[in-house]
Amino acid sequence: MISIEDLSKNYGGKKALQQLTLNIKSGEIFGFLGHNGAGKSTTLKSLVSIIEPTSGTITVDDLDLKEHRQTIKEKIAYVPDTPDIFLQLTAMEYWDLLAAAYDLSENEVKQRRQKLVDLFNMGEHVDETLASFSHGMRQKSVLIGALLSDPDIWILDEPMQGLDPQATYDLKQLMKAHAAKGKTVIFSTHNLDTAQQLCDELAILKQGKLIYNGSVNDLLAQHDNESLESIYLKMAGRQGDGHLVDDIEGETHE
Ligand SMILES: Nc1ncnc2c1ncn2[C@@H]1O[C@H](COP(=O)(O)OP(=O)(O)OP(=O)(O)O)[C@@H](O)[C@H]1O
Repeated sequence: MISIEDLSKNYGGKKALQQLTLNIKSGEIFGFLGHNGAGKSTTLKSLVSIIEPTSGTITVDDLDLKEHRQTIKEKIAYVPDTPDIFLQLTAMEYWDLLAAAYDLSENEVKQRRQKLVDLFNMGEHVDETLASFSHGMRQKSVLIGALLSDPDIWILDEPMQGLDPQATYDLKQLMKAHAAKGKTVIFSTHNLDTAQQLCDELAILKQGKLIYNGSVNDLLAQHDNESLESIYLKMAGRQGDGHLVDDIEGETHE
C-alpha cells in the first residue's frame, strides 16, 4: 500500500500540487488523469524521489519514503514522461548500463530482457543506436529498461506515448498481469478509453488539486449514461468553450 498524505509541491511561487491525499493499494492498477500541467508528473516524480515535495508524506508499506529512500527505490520501476536517454548507445548498451546502475547481474536480466525484447518486437534492433530509433522504438527501449529487474511497483508516466496498437495492447496486458500478481501499477494517461479499460482506481487532478478519487465504475454510476469523456471534461475541463472553436472554424462544426 502506498499512502500519500497532504503532499504539496511548489515551484517557486507556482503551486504544482496542493495537499494531495490518497491511498494506492497493491494488486490494483491506479491511473492519474488531468489536463496538461495538472500535477500528474509532479506526483509520480515525488513517488520515485526525483523531486523533493514542499510538504507532506509518502509511505510505501508503512515505510516513510524520506527515511527509506534506497530500499523503496529498489522496489520501483519508473518510466518518465520525457526520458533522458543516451542516444549514442545501442539499445543493448543502454539496457546494460541500466542493469549495472541497478547492480543486476547479466544472468538476472538476460532471460527477462529477451522476453521483453521479443514481446516488443525489438529483436532486430538491439544493436542499433537509440539515435536511429523512431519515437515508439525509443519508448519501447525505455520500457524494457525499466522492467528489466521485475520490481514490485511500476510507476509509468504516459507509458503508451508513441507505441503502436500492438505494443499498446501488449503493455496493457503486462500491466494487468502485474497487478493480478498482487503488485502495484501506477500510470498517467490522457487516453480516457485506456483509463476506462485498465484502471481499478482513478485520481483526477485539476490545477494541482485532487477533484476525484475512486473507481471508474463509481464515477460512471454517478453520471447516468454519460461517457467518461463527457464526465471528465465536465469535471476537469473549462466551462462553455463552444465559442472558442466557433471563433476559429465558424459555426459549421457538429
Ligand atoms: N521543474 C519545474 N519548474 C517549474 N515549474 C514546473 C516544473 N515542473 C513542473 N512544473 C509546473 O508544475 C505544474 C505541474 O506540472 P506537471 O508536469 O506535474 O503536469 P502534468 O499533469 O504531468 O502535465 P502533462 O500532462 O502536460 O505532462 C505545471 O504548472 C508545470 O508548469
